[in-house]
Amino acid sequence: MNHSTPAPSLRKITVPSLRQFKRQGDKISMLTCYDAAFADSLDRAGVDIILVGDSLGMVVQGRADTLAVSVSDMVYHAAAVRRGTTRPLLLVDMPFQSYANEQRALDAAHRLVAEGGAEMVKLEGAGPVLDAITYLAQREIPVCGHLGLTPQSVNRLGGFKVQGKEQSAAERLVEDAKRVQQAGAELLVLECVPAGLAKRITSELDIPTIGIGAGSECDGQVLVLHDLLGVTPGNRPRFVKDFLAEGGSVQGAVRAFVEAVRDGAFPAAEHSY
Ligand SMILES: Nc1nc(=O)c2c([nH]1)NC[C@@H]1CN(c3ccc(C(=O)N[C@@H](CCC(=O)O)C(=O)O)cc3)CN21
Ligand SMILES: CC(C)C(=O)C(=O)O
Ligand SMILES: [Mg+2]
Repeated sequence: MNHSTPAPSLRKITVPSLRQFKRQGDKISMLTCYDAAFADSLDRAGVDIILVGDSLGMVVQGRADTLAVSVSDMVYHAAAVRRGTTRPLLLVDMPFQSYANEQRALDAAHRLVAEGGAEMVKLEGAGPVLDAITYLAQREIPVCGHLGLTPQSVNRLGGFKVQGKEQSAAERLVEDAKRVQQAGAELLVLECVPAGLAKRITSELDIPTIGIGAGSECDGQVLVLHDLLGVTPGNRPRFVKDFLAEGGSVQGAVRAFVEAVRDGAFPAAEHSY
């Protein structure tokens, strides 16, 4: 334990308070988590939102992408996380094709909420996904959007690549972000987009943006837990920072991340595109 880092204050973020955090400029910290022990650790370190991400297909299951993750996989891990903690807001990813139409989306999201304990679910993309976002939001299931590099689109995108670099693609992303908010999302993850574009989207929305490889001007930041602890197999994307090195322990690393997000020290220019 690194005793030089004091415990960040433990605050509870509820869905209706999200826009208030944005208005007040209080930066939101989010980390992925897939089991009960780490959930308790993240809770005590002051993480605001826990994401049970479909990245578990890669870091837990050892696959090359997130496409084979099932709703049952997500329920299994969400329920484990749910037993480990009560304070952080629990956000759970909807896996690939589980929201291909409205009825499938409601069935899958219902399982994530009822069996997994999710308080909010995340869907990637816009276009036809906007109908699923609206359908869930109107049925008391809070929704988080996810734009930019959407890993479930990896085969169409041709790899895990930065998005919105061209002017026309940037304009499309701004419009999609507004549509996701209009459809009823209360939160939006922006992944691997240029910092200037993320800043513009953040300023044009009323809902908070959470960035990963999206610069320091988002309303919050998210990282994959394994990346923060330096145990990611293979290549390390540019936005990753190993907080274990400075934190000295798991608890210290997570605290260092929470503090760095709150005071704006993370991400630095070297972590941004
Ligand atoms: N461990 C882990 N961390 C993640 O952040 C993550 C996952 N897994 N799995 C699901 C997706 C996949 N993600 C990724 C994976 C690779 C890059 C990557 O290598 N990016 C290049 C950018 C290449 C370019 O310039 O376009 C980089 O060098 O940062 C980015 C996001 C983010 N998510
Ligand atoms: C990288 C984050 C945003 C995610 O969606 C995941 O971990 O699955
Ligand atoms: Mg995901």
